[in-house]
Amino acid sequence: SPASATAAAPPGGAAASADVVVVGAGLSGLCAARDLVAAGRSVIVLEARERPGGRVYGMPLGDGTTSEGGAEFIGPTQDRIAALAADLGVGTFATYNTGKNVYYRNGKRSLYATDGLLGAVPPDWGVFDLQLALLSLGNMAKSVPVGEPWKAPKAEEWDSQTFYTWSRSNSFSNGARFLMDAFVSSTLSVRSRDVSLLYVLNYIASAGNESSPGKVDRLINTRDGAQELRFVGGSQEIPVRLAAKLGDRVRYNAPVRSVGVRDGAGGGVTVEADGITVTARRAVVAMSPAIAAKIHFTPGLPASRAQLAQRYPMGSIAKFVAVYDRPFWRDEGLTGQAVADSGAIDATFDNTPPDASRGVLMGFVNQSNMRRLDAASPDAVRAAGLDSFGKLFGEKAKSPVRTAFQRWDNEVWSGGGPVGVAPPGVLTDFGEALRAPCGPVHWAGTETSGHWTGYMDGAVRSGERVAKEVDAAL
Ligand SMILES: Cc1cc2nc3c(=O)[nH]c(=O)nc-3n(C[C@H](O)[C@H](O)[C@H](O)COP(=O)(O)OP(=O)(O)OC[C@H]3O[C@@H](n4cnc5c(N)ncnc54)[C@H](O)[C@@H]3O)c2cc1C
Repeated sequence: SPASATAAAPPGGAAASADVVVVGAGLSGLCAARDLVAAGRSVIVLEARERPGGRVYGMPLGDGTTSEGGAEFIGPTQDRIAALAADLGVGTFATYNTGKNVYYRNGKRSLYATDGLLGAVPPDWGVFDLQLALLSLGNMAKSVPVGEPWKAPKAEEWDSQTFYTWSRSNSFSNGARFLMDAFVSSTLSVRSRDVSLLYVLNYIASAGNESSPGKVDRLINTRDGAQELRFVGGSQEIPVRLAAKLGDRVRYNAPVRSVGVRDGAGGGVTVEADGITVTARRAVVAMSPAIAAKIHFTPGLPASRAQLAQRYPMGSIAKFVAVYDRPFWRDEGLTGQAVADSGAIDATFDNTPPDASRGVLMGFVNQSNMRRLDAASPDAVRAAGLDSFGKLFGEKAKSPVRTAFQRWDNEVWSGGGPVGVAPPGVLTDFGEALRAPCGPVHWAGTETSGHWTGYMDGAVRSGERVAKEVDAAL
């Protein structure tokens, strides 16, 4: 990694000033900084961790290699992350998707092809029921203005119920209900009961670009969907290279503790981080609302923003990875993708590197599964992960060369993932505060994006949006 990626903040309370101080060197903060620098502004980025990327991270496998521990996939209409990767010379390759997927339900394992009409949806008894429900969701999502769900004609009604409530009154089979819960688990890593129907509809509406409206299929599919491609060398190559371009403008090990808004002549902000105080004309806070709430603001933020931050929890998520000599499931005609209704892991992917020099299986430990493992020892986590892989991919899966586990719910500077979600009542009463600047303080982060909120693409878009906003305000 570049020298700038490891340099600590100057010791002893150094002082610096810039036009703009960006808090957070995730994709959103780095993109904001890149565009502001390109616009001729001086910028300092303060990052709490010793590395860039935030929720994009190469998890060490213990053998000198890494596997995507956070964000991993990109797909069609995710144009801004695609453009950024291309700019930085980071290539893509297709997620392994040849063969059949595994479906594990009610103690029974079955295989299914994904090139039929249903795409990645497993054929359960409830499948027609499910298709009707998905069709309704798709139609409802069409009336949600992307990124402004509170303006949907039925916003009040849809934000007054959880996705659970809606899914139970709009389906009758256990199969359809399970698969709708699986949809929410695999996209948001929360349970259907945790999230507002309006939030889910906005998520569907946001899964597109300016010319292709969002749709459910694009969220869940591998082929033609958000899981279609991976990055050569791992997704962390993108923030690492972007941060290297910004050089020593990015200061690591510099958690921001307070942001003070100065009045009087010129105004501006004084931002105090461990080891450095930065004065600037504008600040960009580039992270999820829940994590931004750890920063002390003086004077206090407007209630709309302060209360939004109290109501926007992160999903509970981890990735469990097992490494094998070879991707043995491919020999058996399996994609490595699975959906399961029991065990610690409810969704899997083939995380093998492009040269297939070893086989890597990745399993998501989502929502309540993660919450239940909170106090589990590393041995217990490994046993639970391998038990899941064994059920889904057979005995061989129980004897990996090594395993690795990346939790996000206990990461101080993430608080969970993949994204902050809104329970009922939040988007309609507080949603506008997601992006509205508070004096010289501006907000970025994937949670603020219209298109592809929750994804790397949304993070990039939010950084680009906030850079324009700040540049115009300076
Ligand atoms: C397990 C997992 C799987 C995912 N899978 C995918 C996927 O396949 N595809 C996809 O597109 N997206 C995926 N995502 C989502 C994706 O990672 C995020 O949407 C995106 O990375 C968010 O970027 P961001 O800049 O908005 O926020 P972050 O990445 O959270 O960046 C915020 C930054 O601010 C820093 N910070 C926090 N507090 C402070 C402070 N007080 N002072 C200074 N710095 C601070 C943090 O350390 C961090 O670097 C996944 C996420 C997770 C966790």
